[in-house]
Amino acid sequence: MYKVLVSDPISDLGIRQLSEADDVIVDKKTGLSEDELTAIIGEYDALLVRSQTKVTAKIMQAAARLKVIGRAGVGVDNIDLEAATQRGIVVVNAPDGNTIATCELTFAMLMAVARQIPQAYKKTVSGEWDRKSFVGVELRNKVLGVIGMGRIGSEVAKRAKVFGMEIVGYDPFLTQERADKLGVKLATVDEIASQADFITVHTPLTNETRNLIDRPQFQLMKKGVRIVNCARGGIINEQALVEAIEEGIVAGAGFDVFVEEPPAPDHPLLNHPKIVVTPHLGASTVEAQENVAIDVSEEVLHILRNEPFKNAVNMPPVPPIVLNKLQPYFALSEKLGRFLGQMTEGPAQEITVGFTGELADLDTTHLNRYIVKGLLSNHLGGDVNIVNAMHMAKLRDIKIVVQKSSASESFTNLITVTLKTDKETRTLAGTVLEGYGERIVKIDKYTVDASPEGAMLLISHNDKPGMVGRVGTLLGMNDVNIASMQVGRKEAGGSAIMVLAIDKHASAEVVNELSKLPEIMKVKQIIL
Ligand SMILES: NC(=O)c1ccc[n+]([C@@H]2O[C@H](COP(=O)([O-])OP(=O)(O)OC[C@H]3O[C@@H](n4cnc5c(N)ncnc54)[C@H](O)[C@@H]3O)[C@@H](O)[C@H]2O)c1
Ligand SMILES: O=C(O)CC[C@@H](O)C(=O)O
Repeated sequence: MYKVLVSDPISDLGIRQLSEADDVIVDKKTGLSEDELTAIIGEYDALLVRSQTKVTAKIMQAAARLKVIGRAGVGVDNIDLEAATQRGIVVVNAPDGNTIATCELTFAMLMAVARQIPQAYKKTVSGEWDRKSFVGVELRNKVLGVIGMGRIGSEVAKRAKVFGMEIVGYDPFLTQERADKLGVKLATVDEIASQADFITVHTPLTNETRNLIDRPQFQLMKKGVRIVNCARGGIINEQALVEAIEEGIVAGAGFDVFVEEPPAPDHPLLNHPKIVVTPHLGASTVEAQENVAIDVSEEVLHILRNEPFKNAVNMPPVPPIVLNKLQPYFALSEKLGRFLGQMTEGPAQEITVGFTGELADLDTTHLNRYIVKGLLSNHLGGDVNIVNAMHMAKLRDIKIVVQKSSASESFTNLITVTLKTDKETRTLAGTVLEGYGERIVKIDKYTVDASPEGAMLLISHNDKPGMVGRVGTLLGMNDVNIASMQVGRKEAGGSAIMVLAIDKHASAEVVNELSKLPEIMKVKQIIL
């Protein structure tokens, strides 16, 4: 018998497949603390959660029988994926089931904010008949900015069309072809900020999307803009939003998600007359909860019964022989992907991975997955892993080409990755040197020797005297310490690149100032 623990409120109807299975016993115990869950998890083969249960490494350490964690929903930010992977626990989610529910809540928010329905309701039920204070705006003929055009963002765009809205959208994976199909005008985040009457965000929370809408973006916005966040707390800077309302830039906002959940009772977003809030209800419809529970139950049953499954978000164990030879290159591969994805502009179209040396004789599937994972994780955060990386790439029409040659170059093993987007084609090569660790040895046509670690700056410039000094001085003045610096050039006086490892992230302002220095063409900050 398999024992399944359901530790969050999950639709009974949705998990019927599990509760009615002859080989499964289902226990429902919600609201457990970490210690309480740790004390009982050892009895169970599967754990089913929504977003309330935080499945920590401590809980997993006590989970001797646990084979699978099922997340009834999309985001797996409440599950320690690394710990699950290390213990060989498969994590499955249900990414499609709550798309429409969240899209519809987004529309409810847009309408509630446009017409101040909650505020008007409050006054009316308190006995006041105030019609003057609640003159709203229409959605028709307004510009809606959609940031994040995945499952939910695309559904929002479709519905906005029917409301007669014009849509400007941004998503690093949104190609012109798909944008045309959706009737969306492509724009950058800053262009959306300056053009939109309504803005809604539908991205995961990643390093890149944290504070995606912050003070500089609010300063670009039209007076009277309205903003909605039904994705993840922290994508829109909460404090900056309150200030933008006070400054008369933002006329209203609708928030379903918060940096801290639940937010403290005195949280500024909870006590503002122009902000409509809900307690993370995006996925809370009968239909969505049934859908996600059905999807995840099916997957959990497959895993328990050793049958094929499709929505794993972490990695199954790698056979030991393959692991030994490939493992030293896992981290390098992921970093190459992350680095290349951040240095290249435009939506990815084709990734060419080249292996030379001994690696060329091995099955490098896992390395390909790490490279693609690294590349996509810049935009998809924790939603992409080595189990689903190729699938995610395929969904985005990204072609992957693998080339192998055992002819040895200067290195025992070399991994070369080329990324083609609709704007440019860039190349990065790396290796692992015994005693020195991971190295980036080539960036485009330049030979370098850099350790891919932490925060880095990649500067394209003309090879003129004084460049190193200028960059060093500007960073020093801004309290950014340089840990190491590499210059690559083909010939004296031509184009060149600088690769700097810095001790802490440089702010957007510093990066901007650097890019304005004479003889500098482009500056990219890379976070690994
Ligand atoms: N409020 C809720 O209850 C609720 C319910 C479901 C989903 N969500 C959240 O909504 C978000 C979107 O869900 P989805 O199902 O549409 O996911 P999805 O993966 O289909 O779409 C996310 C999109 O964001 C894009 N993206 C990543 N980084 C970006 C960036 N810097 N700028 C612009 N776009 C970027 C990705 O390319 C992707 O297309 C997720 O974070 C999810 O957890 C919230
Ligand atoms: O379980 C919930 O209600 C939240 C779901 C949502 O945030 C998700 O990421 O799927």
